[in-house]
Amino acid sequence: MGCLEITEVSKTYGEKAALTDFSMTVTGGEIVGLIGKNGAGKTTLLNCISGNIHPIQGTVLYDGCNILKQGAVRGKFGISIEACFVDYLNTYENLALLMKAGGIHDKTYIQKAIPEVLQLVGLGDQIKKHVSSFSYGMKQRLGFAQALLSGTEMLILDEPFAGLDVEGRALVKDHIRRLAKENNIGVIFSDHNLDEVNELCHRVVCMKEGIKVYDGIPENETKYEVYVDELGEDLILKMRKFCGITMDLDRRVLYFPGKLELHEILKTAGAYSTILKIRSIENELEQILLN
Ligand SMILES: Nc1ncnc2c1ncn2[C@@H]1O[C@H](COP(=O)(O)OP(=O)(O)OP(=O)(O)O)[C@@H](O)[C@H]1O
Repeated sequence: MGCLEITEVSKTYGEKAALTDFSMTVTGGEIVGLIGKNGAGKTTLLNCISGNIHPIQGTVLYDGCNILKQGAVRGKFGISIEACFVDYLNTYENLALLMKAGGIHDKTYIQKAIPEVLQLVGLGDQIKKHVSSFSYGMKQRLGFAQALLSGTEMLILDEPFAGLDVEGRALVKDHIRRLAKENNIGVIFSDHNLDEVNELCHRVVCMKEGIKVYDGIPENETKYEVYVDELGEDLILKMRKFCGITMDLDRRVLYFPGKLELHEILKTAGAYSTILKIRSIENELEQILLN
């Protein structure tokens, strides 16, 4: 099983630190979603993993091989980051060019693989069309097709769903799932759509200002936030008796998992404080991102 190991990777642009001491792993068959606000460093990280940019420190290893020093390793990666195509070439020519640039020269294989992959991404009838006539969503599909053509072990995708219609999203998601499950391909992709990430990923990594702030499996169960007017010592002591409750003392908020008895908590909290608001959170990812 292939394993991607990113260890203490840092990258700066001039004075700006885009990535700081970033470490994570992705193993074959695993789908990892990368989330974070605009400018958090997601694309920079994916570019470091792909070997497109050199980090100022740290290592990116795939099955123990340094991707910057042993370039052949990158041939196992399917990469779609700000996919660029030559406008005056048609779809087939663009993909063939990129395959050759990636070290695939077997003409028979190229002639067979391209129509197959275009069919998979719903562009089967666009093989002779010039990319200049493509919409943004079609270019995104083509970017995914290009990644599929070379990604035999690992897919590295920057916002693969951006600009895709409902059908396109479903199609790309299905492929990602199938490739991970059946072909044991590891997938790391960035996305701003938390529902999508929640639905598709085995693991989620959240970045903030170039630093990893979360790496785990978010719980899908409903959680509650209870806002109170005062979070005094008595209430804090009572709440600590309930397993799983956390508190934000400054904001005067109690957080607790839905599996706890809501009415019991409210009764206890209400005895010591006035409850101002109760909010249910169905998607923990949103909380991770906002906090
Ligand atoms: N080529 C560059 N030159 C200078 N600064 C850059 C360059 N590329 C990225 N940055 C800066 O590095 C930081 C991280 O950018 P990056 O594109 O990796 O973030 P991101 O999480 O992918 O953002 P988004 O969600 O908006 O795509 C940002 O502050 C950005 O302005």
